[in-house]
Amino acid sequence: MLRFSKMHGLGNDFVVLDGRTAPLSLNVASIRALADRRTGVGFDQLLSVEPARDPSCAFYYGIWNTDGSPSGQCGNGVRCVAAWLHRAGTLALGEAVRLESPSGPVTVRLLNAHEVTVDMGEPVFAPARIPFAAEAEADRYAIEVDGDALEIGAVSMGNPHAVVMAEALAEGVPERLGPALSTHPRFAAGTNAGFVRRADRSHLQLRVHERGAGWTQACGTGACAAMAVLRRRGEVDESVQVDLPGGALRIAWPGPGHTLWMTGPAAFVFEGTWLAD
Ligand SMILES: N[C@H](CCC[C@H](N)C(=O)O)C(=O)O
Repeated sequence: MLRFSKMHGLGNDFVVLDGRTAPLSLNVASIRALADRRTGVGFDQLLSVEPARDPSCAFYYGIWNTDGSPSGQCGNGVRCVAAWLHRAGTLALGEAVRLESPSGPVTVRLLNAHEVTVDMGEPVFAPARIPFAAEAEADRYAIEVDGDALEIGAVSMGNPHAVVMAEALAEGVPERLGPALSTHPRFAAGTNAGFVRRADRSHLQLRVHERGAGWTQACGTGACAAMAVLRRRGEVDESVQVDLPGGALRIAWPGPGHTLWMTGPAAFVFEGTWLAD
């Protein structure tokens, strides 16, 4: 039987599995079964906590979407992993620790039992590393999505992100374009599609159609991506509040050559035992 913790970061919800002492046998079918919001537990992403492969890191965490697809990073998720480790007695308040994600190490620090700050590393704009098909790296790219001519930013936070300015879009257009952009062929591995409004230089509003999970209440890497794209264009300050449907995150990034910090909450909901075969 599999014990699990149900957690969320601003309504982006997770099931966390403890793989520290025994390997987890996961496959697409079992992940999708656990993800089902009627016959399973339900989550946007499944997170595992496992022994680190990188000796400089304390633990490794795995990330899978509702559809069973893996991801290289999960911003709301890593904050929940940090809070989970604190509750498990292996991470003290105020202690900084390196955790190994599928896309490389990040450093987390618990500000208190429910708030975590994370060094998410440096945003990556090189198209080949996103991956995104483009002639050259740019602040903006023209792309046709479902017959509409769009302008996007593209960046990786360890997972791919397209960022669209929503001010220019008519009511209802993001709902149509989100799924189409997430599966656009220029993003060879798919992409998370963020639709952002700039209230001012230190305040953004964002909704994200996530790769492999659809519209979510919050997307941590999406908030990082939107800020990074606008910061690189010189349109926001080095510290911004990003309001998502589920609540607000604080993102700080001076610019290229620096790492980006994300700060926000992590919450426990319940613990349980998975009985289905
Ligand atoms: N759907 C994402 C993974 C989860 C990202 C999001 N929940 C976050 O908080 O960063 C992807 O496939 O890249």
